[in-house]
Amino acid sequence: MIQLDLNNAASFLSQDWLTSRQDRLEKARVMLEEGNGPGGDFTGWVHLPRDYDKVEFARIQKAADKICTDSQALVVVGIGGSYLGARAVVELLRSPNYNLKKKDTPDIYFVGNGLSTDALIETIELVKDRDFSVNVISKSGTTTEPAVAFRIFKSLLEEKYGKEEARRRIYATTDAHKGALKGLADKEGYEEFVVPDAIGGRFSVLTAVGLLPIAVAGIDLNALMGGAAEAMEALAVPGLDNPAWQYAAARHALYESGKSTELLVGYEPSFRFFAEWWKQLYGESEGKEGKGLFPASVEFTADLHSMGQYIQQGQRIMFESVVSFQNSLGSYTIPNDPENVDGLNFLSGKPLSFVAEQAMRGTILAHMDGGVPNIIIKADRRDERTVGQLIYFFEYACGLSGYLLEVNPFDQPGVEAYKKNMYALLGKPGFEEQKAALEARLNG
Ligand SMILES: O=P(O)(O)OC[C@H]1O[C@](O)(CO)[C@@H](O)[C@@H]1O
Repeated sequence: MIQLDLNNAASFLSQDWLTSRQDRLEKARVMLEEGNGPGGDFTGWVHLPRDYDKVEFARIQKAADKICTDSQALVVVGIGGSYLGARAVVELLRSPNYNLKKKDTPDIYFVGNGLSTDALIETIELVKDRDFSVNVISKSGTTTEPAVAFRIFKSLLEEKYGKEEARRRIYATTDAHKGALKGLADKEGYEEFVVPDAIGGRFSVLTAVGLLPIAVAGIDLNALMGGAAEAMEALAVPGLDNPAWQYAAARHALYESGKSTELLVGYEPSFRFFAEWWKQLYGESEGKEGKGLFPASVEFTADLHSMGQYIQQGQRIMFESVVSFQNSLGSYTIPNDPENVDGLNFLSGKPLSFVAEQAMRGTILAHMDGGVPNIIIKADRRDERTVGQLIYFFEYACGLSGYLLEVNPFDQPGVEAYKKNMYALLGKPGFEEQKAALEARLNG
């Protein structure tokens, strides 16, 4: 299971940082367990690793098998929680270079997560002459970025295969009852998967939202869900030795002591999108009512040579949460050089992982000495089971954290502000007055 090492944060925490939060953590636990706290209607993820829809789960695997048989590429259309979880898991468990690798599963392209014309054209070029399928994912079914991208890739499929075959190559993951995508999927007869009512986008990676693309990448869904279920059972046990309680309490205590930024640190390039997923999870859950830690991320050791200076000596506003995989999947030994021109022979014969470990140990102490507390989150290895545990650990700790902060961790009202302005500026019917007002402001 996930373990927490707080030795390098302890000197920044008061004696009672955990005990003083025990009652609030217990209340938060009950609210998550019973779904009766703020946003309680969106706590369906809490028991998901046990209560997931087994029939749909089998259908996801079957759809993934079909895509693997008839497609060289899968285009995944989605944004935010309808995209980041799948990409995080595919990159962490397969590779950030997944599409470049020799493999017997399709390439996966993520689109509809922005509005870049050039990125869109590039993806069209990459897939148009190959057999491909589309998984369109949107809980609301109305988010502009994926809706526009879907329109484009749907017509590309229809031009290439004709309407009938295109239908068989489109998989829609959306709300069970409502929304524009649901209506379209029903009308066209796409295979449909459900984003459960009680699960918001950023908590949905272990539903069809994440699972279909993850399965297409050849990742073992049973092991992933099994890991999450282990974490669910372990973290449901109340107590001060619960790692999710400790993480939620430590970051809350550091926040109250004046830290405003949490840096999620990874040492694996494959961890980058997991950190992006984590940023949405914590940013949308906590950043409201003028409160919340700003979630940021760095990749070490690469970023020690870009952000390291600031972390060591810039504003003392941050702490680090380091995700450390205890075991590499492979090993590589540093070769001997008889001429030793680079003076590195003191490392000859040592595994590269030994160098990485010393870099991490040295960095933690240096940053701590520079006034940056370090929380170490220890995970076993980059496999399905451990990643399932990590996902659940961060989700559960996020729920606890939001309740410690006394916000509703399951809404995101602030995201609407830019959407309304965009709709108005685009001339969406019904926004005429706002458009005039915004244009007047923009034109000075
Ligand atoms: O799945 P949808 O409804 O397209 O939403 C995508 C993302 O957009 C947001 O609603 C914010 O705009 C996120 O919370 C969500 O993950």
